[in-house]
Amino acid sequence: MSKPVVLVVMDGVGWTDKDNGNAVLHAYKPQIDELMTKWPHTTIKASGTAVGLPSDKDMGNSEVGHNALGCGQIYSQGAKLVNESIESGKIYSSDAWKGAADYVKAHDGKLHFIGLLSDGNVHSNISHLIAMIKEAKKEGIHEVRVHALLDGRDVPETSALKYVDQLEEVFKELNDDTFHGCIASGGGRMVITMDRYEADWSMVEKGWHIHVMGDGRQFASAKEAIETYRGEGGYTDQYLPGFVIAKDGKPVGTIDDGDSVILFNFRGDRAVEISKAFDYMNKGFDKFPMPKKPQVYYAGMLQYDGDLKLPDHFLVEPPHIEHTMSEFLVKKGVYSYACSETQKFGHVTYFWNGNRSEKFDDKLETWEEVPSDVIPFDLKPWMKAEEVTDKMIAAIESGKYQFLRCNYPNGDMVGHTGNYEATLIGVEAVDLSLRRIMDACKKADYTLIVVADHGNSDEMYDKGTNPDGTPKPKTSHSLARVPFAIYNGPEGTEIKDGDFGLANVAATVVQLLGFEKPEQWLESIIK
Ligand SMILES: O=C(O)[C@H](O)COP(=O)(O)O
Ligand SMILES: [Mn+2]
Ligand SMILES: [Mn+2]
Repeated sequence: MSKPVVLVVMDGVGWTDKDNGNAVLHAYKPQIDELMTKWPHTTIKASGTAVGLPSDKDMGNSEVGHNALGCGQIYSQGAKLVNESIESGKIYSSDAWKGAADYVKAHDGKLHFIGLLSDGNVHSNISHLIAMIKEAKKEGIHEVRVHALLDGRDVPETSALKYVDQLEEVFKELNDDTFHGCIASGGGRMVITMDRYEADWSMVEKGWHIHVMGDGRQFASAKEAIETYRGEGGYTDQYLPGFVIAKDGKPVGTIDDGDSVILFNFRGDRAVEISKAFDYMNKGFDKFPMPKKPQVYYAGMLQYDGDLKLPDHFLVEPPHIEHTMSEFLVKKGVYSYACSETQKFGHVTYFWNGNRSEKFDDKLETWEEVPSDVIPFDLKPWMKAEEVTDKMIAAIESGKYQFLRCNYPNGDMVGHTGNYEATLIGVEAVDLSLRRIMDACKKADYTLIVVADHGNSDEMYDKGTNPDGTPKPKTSHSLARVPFAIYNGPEGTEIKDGDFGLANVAATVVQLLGFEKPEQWLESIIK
C-alpha cells in the first residue's frame, strides 16, 4: 500500500537567488531551507508558456498555476484564447457579441464595458477592450461607456493614469457625430466589484451603486478622480475609492434598460460575483439589496464557472479542462481533502478542478474553508495559517484521506500589499506551519510535497526609488521558478533529470499514490 500524500501550495513563494527585495531569501525559514537542501528537491517553471500563457514574459498566477497543478496538463489559458479570438475576428461572430450589439441597437441603448483596466494579463488586457470598442463603432453602435477598475496589483502600483490616458486617446480618435465613448465610473479593484470567493460582497454592492446607478462621488474625468484621491488619501491604485464621472451633476453613463454590459475580464474568480449580480438579479439574488435592476443583455469575456454555466452569455470559449486529478482520484475511489482560507479557497477547489465550482463526488471529496479576515493583509501577515494547519493536521490524523491539499496565501496576499517587512513575516508564518505539517506527516508516515504556484514575495521591489530614496514597492507576481520538494517520501524517492513545470506535479502525486498517470498528463518529476 502506498503512503497517503499531502500537498502544500505556498502561494506566491518563488525561488530565486536574485535579490530585488527577496522576502523569501531573507525570511527566517528553517523548514523550507531543510526541504530545499536535505530532501529530494528541485525548482520548477510556473510562468509563461509552461502554464498556457501567451509568452514567457507573462508571469504566472493562481488560476493558471492551480489549473496546471490540478490537471497535469498545459491548456491555452484565457489570455491566449482571447488574443486568438480577437485576431481571427471569431469573437465578433459569437452569439454573445451579436446578442449584446443587437440588443443595444434595438433599444437605442449604450454598450458598457466593465473590467480591470491594465495590461497585467492576469484578469484582463486593455488591448482586448480597445479592440472591442473599435469594433463596436464599426458595427454602428453609438454610445460606449467604460467602467474602469484600477489595477496596481498585476502592474506597477500607481500606473492607473497610463491606462486611463491610453483609453482616453482611443476615445479622442473615435468620437465624432456618430459615436460617443467615455469612461463612466471606476475605482480600485480591491474596493469595488472584484471580490472573490464571497470574501466581501459589500465590494460588489459598492460597484453596483457606482457602475449601475451612478451613485458615488462625482468627478469630471477619471484622471481628476485619481489625482484627487491620491492627493487626499495617498491611495495606491488597487485601493482607490469608487468614482462616478458626471457632467453638470449628472452621471454620464449609468446602466439602464436597453443597455448591454460586457465584463471584459477573462479570469473567473473575481468575475463570478458581479456576473451573478447581473445574471441572477431577477432570479432570487439576495447578496445585497438592488435599488435598481436594469433590463440589460449581460455577457462575460469567458464563461467563468463551468458548473453554474455563469454567465449565460460569453464571448470566447473558456479552456475546457478535462482529465483533472480530482476526477481521476474519484474514479479510483480515493478519499481526498482540500483546505484553505477564503482568499484562496477557490484556488484549491474551483481552479484545482478546472474552473468547476462543484465536486466530482460528494462522498469522496471533502472541502474545508477557514473564513479570511477582511483587512489589508500586511496588518496581519500570518493570516489564518494556524487555523488552516489545525484543519490539515486533524484531517491527516483522521486517517480518512489518501490525498490532502492546502494553500497558504501569505506569500502572495501579503506580497500584493507591497510591504516587504510584512511579507517576511508572511513567509515565516508559512514556514512555521510547515513544521507542524511535516511533523504530522512524519508521525502518520505520509508523503509531503511542498510547492508554490508562482512567484511574488521573492521580488518585492520595483525598478526605481521613491523620492525619499527608499525602494519602490512591487505588488505584482514575479517570473521566478518555484520550489518543489518531497518530504518523507517512499524509500529511494529521487528527482529525475530534466526541466519540469507545475503541470508535472499531478503525475508525481499519483505515482506516489501508486497509480499510473492518465496518458494525457505530463510526466512525473520523480524516477
Ligand atoms: O487577483 C489577484 O489578487 C491578483 O490579480 C492575482 O493573484 P493570484 O493569481 O495569486 O490570485
Ligand atoms: Mn497564487
Ligand atoms: Mn497573487
